Amino acid sequence: MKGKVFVIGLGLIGGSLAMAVRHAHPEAVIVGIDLSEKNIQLSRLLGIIDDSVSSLEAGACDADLILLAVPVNETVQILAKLAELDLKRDVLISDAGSTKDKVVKAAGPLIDKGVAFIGGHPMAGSHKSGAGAAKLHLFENAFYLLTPDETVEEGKIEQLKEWLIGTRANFLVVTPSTHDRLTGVISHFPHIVASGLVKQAETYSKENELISRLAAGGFRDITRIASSSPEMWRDILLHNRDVLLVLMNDWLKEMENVKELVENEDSEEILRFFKDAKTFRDDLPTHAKGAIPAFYDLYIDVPDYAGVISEITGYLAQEGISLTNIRIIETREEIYGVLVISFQTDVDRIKASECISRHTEYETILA
Ligand SMILES: NC(=O)c1ccc[n+]([C@@H]2O[C@H](COP(=O)([O-])OP(=O)(O)OC[C@H]3O[C@@H](n4cnc5c(N)ncnc54)[C@H](O)[C@@H]3O)[C@@H](O)[C@H]2O)c1
Ligand SMILES: O=C(O)C(=O)C[C@]1(C(=O)O)C=C[C@@H](O)C=C1
Repeated sequence: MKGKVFVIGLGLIGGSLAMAVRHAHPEAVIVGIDLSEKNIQLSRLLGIIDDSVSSLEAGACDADLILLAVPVNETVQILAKLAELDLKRDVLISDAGSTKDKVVKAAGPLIDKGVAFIGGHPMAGSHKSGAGAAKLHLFENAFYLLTPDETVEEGKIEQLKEWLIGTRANFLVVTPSTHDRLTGVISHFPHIVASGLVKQAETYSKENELISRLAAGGFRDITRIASSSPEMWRDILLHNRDVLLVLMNDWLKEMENVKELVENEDSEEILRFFKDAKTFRDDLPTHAKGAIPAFYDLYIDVPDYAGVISEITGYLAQEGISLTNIRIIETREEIYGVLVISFQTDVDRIKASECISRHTEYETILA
């Protein structure tokens, strides 16, 4: 498609969306705005945008597509400002915010003016922020929830999907309130728990500094998302307050229940608690990227020597196998344990496993 795309917020999500739009529509002109000069500079350097503007008006008035990718409280304020501008008659506006009820309500004045606003939420992301973390393939196979107002014509929804086709995401239309309830359960509330676990560890680390050094494997896995942008999560909690308050009460009941089982040393019910959770978790679709991301992880049992990471990545590079992430699980203090390399596809993971087995004697596990 041709036209001018205006991206407001050139961070992880705005940058990734712009990359996907550029990939599918090379003739489109992409213009961006951000409060952070660093993110603007980085977006230019990485070719995410063609140009930047210093006011909403300069970017929005002749845009064909406007994408908002700022924290949700900012989204609300920017939508109000956009409603005061003289926009193109056929402009399409969407956002990428993690909440939808308040955002869609804030688009009311625009919708009343006849502007097509379609709430959007790509259900993939990262704990990293900023344009430097943006990736073309961030949303591949992920669900992309859309919450169009009933006044929006079907053709406009198709048009938005066409603009966003480069994300290679799976679009799904839901109502704003359904969206907020679903994401409350599988995204927003888990973030509160992750941060709560980190805060608990911080408290105990005052008692014994070994806590921080021992926080490996499981703790790091379950708390990765606690490293996400605090501003973004503050806004999400304020927006999805009602849903989250209910979930918090349910959680307290669940914890009370576990507490009682432990107090009573009820071995059978404790086992059932873990078995039920494992069954549901194991049955989650893992090979489609969703709110629970798909991991094509390869575990490699490596010896403890300084150049081991470059040795392994060197073999993979020789065979042109690209990886998406690499980390060490320190099973023993200050000793390398298991190297975990993530791949975009299962095919890459299998190729990598075969490659490592050809070059080394290290045990590899596809898990
Ligand atoms: N991070 C994720 O995993 C994820 C996933 C899906 C959706 N989202 C949603 O996407 C949106 C953006 O999140 P992100 O992860 O890209 O955050 P980010 O911090 O990487 O980027 C946000 C950008 O918006 C800019 N910004 C803030 N206020 C602005 C304003 N008034 N005008 C112009 N720029 C402004 C910031 O400077 C920053 O560069 C949020 O609404 C978030 O809820 C995030
Ligand atoms: O993978 C992560 O780091 C994320 O937190 C991504 C995640 C999520 O909770 O799943 C975070 C917020 C978004 O609105 C959508 C996706």
